[in-house]
Amino acid sequence: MPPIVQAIKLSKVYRTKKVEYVALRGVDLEIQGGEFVALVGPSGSGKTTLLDMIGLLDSPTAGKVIINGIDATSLSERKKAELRNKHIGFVFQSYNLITYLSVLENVELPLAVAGIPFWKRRKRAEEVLAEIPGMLELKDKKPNELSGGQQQRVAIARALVNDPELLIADEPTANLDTKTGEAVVKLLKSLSVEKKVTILMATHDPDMIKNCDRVIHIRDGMIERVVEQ
Ligand SMILES: Nc1ncnc2c1ncn2[C@@H]1O[C@H](COP(=O)(O)OP(=O)(O)OP(=O)(O)O)[C@@H](O)[C@H]1O
Repeated sequence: MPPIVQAIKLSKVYRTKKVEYVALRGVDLEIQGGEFVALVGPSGSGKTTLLDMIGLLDSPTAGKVIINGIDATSLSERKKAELRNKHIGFVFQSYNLITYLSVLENVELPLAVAGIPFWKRRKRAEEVLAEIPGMLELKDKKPNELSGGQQQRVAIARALVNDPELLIADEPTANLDTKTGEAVVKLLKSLSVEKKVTILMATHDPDMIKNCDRVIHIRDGMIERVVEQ
């Protein structure tokens, strides 16, 4: 089995009219199936940039991203989107739920985009919500009727509905208080242990970091050290 993620000499330079900013400087990284990996580093060190490259949301300036053995670097945007939809789920700090859709409709959304028929996607969305304690009974609510922790759990359900091998999360507990944050940590940990979902997550949360298998420290766009735990 190839690693789920291989990043090879990944560099990213952001260019504006006047300035150039080197956000990643030749990052090499491999993530094996089932690993729970935390990416930590100071603000501006390149965590989000690295997640965007690995999640195929943006292209590197140099280097390669290989997902499940498929080199994404030279693929067309359409093929890249296909690879992303098939293999990767995303969870963001700000939940990014659609306010006028119900919880169930939000979770169904990636399946609707993938062209899955209505009855099938409804069933699958209910299945995923049922796996997260306390979520199925919220299925008809709108996001603004939920707490931050509940909204983040909806976002996690939405990220999982396509059954991705890789979950990419960018500071998923940053906007949550300690108690609701703990519930999200517990959920991600159980997805990793019980469902063997591979998780790559940027975080500053000590509770989250302590639950990971490997901690990658990044600074100035480079991997500074890696700690196995
Ligand atoms: N679109 C962009 N255009 C120009 N510069 C950018 C862009 N996106 C990020 N940067 C710069 O690249 C550097 C790395 O940003 P990045 O968001 O990856 O850091 P981060 O480690 O995720 O930070 P934080 O913890 O604050 O979220 C920062 O200095 C940032 O200002």
